[in-house]
Amino acid sequence: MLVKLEHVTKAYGDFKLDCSLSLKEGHITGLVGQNGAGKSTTFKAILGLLTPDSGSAWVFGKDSRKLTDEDRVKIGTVLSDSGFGGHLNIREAASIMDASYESFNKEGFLYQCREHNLPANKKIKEFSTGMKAKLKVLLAVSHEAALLILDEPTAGLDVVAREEILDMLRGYMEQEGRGILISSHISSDLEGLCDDIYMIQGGKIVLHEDTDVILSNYGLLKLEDRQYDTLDKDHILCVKKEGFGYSALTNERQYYQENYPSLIVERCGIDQVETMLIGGKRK
Ligand SMILES: Nc1ncnc2c1ncn2[C@@H]1O[C@H](COP(=O)(O)OP(=O)(O)OP(=O)(O)O)[C@@H](O)[C@H]1O
Repeated sequence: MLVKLEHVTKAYGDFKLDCSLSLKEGHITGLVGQNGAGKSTTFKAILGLLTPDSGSAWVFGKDSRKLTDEDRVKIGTVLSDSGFGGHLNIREAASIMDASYESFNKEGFLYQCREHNLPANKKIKEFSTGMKAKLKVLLAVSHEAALLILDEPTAGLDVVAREEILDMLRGYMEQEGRGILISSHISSDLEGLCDDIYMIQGGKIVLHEDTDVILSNYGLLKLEDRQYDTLDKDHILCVKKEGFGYSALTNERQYYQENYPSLIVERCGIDQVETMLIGGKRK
């Protein structure tokens, strides 16, 4: 197991994180949640950047607060406030990385920067949002890390830049034993990338599911009042009142398609599941 959190709690005023999750070798695991749901706080707990009030956080099988410099070298991160000082250019940043990480592949890194159209001699502060985001990911993957912790690496990017970053991450996973924990607001990024997804709301994990299972088994039922009244609700996860009647989220789409052929049963993705879990009433 690359990462394991067991009821890690942290209170900030009214907000309380209580998070359990794990990331296996060979997996890309996504963390989805609205603004303020607790994604960055979770990542900080994993990286030992905050002291939990209770619970335990393990990275590479060790207490995350006891990670050595050697362990930390094996973690690549993209955090919202991370990055090099803007006065540097890529060539200077590469020299710093070279001096800091024995496993840093300077030539490979500079080659990747050229491939992704990042100018070597321009100051990083003059880069566009997309260029900065690409650089952060290239830096995170540049030192042979076994684990990537990526907080919103595609935030603010257009579709082409996002796809470029997702491709970098797929390339990173070609080597065995690696793993990525990634957060994003853009559910389509996670759908096409992650093996499994955790949804966090108000500091709590409200769903953990394999991405394939969400896409193949989950569904959204559109029900008039009388259809809702007579529906078998055993496989309904949550319900939302609508103008036309009810929307209901199920993790057994086929059951309702087969047993209620007259019902409207739509496939759903992570976005719809999240919207229902946040706005709907739990069964
Ligand atoms: N150092 C801190 N001091 C006080 N409150 C904090 C601190 N860090 C986070 N919080 C609070 O904890 C809650 C969760 O914040 P967090 O940054 O983890 O959310 P997030 O899911 O990453 O949100 P976003 O998508 O907006 O980045 C918020 O209410 C935030 O105000």
